[in-house]
Amino acid sequence: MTVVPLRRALVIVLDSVGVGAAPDADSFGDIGANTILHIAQACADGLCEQGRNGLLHLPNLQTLGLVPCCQLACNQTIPLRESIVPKDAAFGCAKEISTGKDTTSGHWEMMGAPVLFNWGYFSNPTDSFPADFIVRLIEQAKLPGILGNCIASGTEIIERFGEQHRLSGKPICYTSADSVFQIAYHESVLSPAKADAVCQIARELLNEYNIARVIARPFSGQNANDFRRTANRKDYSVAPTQTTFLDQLLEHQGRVISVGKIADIFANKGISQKIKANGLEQLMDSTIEAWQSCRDKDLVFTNIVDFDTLYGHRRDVNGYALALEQFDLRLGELLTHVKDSDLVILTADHGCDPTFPGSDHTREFVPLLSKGAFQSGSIGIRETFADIGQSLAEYFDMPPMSNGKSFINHTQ
Ligand SMILES: O=P(O)(O)O[C@H]1O[C@H](CO)[C@@H](O)[C@H]1O
Ligand SMILES: [Mn+2]
Ligand SMILES: [Mn+2]
Repeated sequence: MTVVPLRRALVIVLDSVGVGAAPDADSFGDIGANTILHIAQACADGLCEQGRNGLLHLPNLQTLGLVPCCQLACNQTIPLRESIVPKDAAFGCAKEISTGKDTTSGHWEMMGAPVLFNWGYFSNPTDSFPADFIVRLIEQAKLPGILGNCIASGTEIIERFGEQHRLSGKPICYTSADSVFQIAYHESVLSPAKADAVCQIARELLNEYNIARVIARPFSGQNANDFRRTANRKDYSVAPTQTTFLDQLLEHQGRVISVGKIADIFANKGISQKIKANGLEQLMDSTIEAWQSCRDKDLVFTNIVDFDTLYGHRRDVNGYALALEQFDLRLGELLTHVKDSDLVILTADHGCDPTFPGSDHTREFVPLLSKGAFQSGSIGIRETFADIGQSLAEYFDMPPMSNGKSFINHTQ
């Protein structure tokens, strides 16, 4: 009697790990950006020595085809410590067709729902938010006022306004190049329930402005020198405007297990179970644990946010390099639990080159590194991240999605 293997898929989003400027990088001011290449070069040039040892060491990502993936995206060989050829992996890279280079667009697109409309943005550097919205927010959330009201980096703005915030009780509101309204507050000033209520009100009011996300950004600490953001960040995303692969999998009696901020990004739509975790190690612990208890037609969908939040936006090249190596080590452990009949896909949602000016994301190709599902070799340059959702649909033997082309069994 033949035993039919379980179909189980795992998608890990390495948040912001881009592999080279996309063909439309010019319209984002991102020509020349390349998150992974520039980190690897900085290590090779000895610029990343604090806490580490020369060339970047990513053996497990190399086994999955990281080097040829980067070659496809930027036509350069990234300098790494070892020379390892891919083994039983299908690798390529993908372009984004969504209008923005933000987290929401990237994740929705990979699950088959690219954002082809324009999000609303607050593009004035100061007095960024419409007066009418602020008046209504203050009134409805019963706030003493707000601080900030500008485009800022989240760690700098709490240094700048944190003490004033503690004295006045006014939350610090700021935005970025993304379609976001971010609310920073000290955990001793706003209780979790109050902060949640403020964010819900802001979320509701900002729907008419087409803002993708409201983000709660709590912090703790005694003074400007030691204010630190806590693990209690929460994203309030709008729900996807189209059916995603996640919805479809649930309709076909599958399950979607969200690890990290995935459930927030999809406003809980198409999610069966959510596992919250803080930091790369915990996120990988939870991913491995969830993966080991997978049933047939299960998708584990993980976002590793540290690369972006702690290192990309902070332009911390050394921290980024260390985090990539830390991830690679855990990837090695994870891969021991992957069978030939499984499908594992590693990708990213956008770039955030820590050597690039400013503190924003960068418009880049994303890696597509996959293992299992009976294939190996190059899957080339894909036209949209939605090829991931389409491939998952084929893998799970479900009706095709309306966007994207499957790369299952289509290596070149
Ligand atoms: O500077 P911080 O607060 O980390 O904010 C960053 O994180 C937001 C969401 O990823 C982006 O919009 C960017 O502004
Ligand atoms: Mn992101
Ligand atoms: Mn980001």
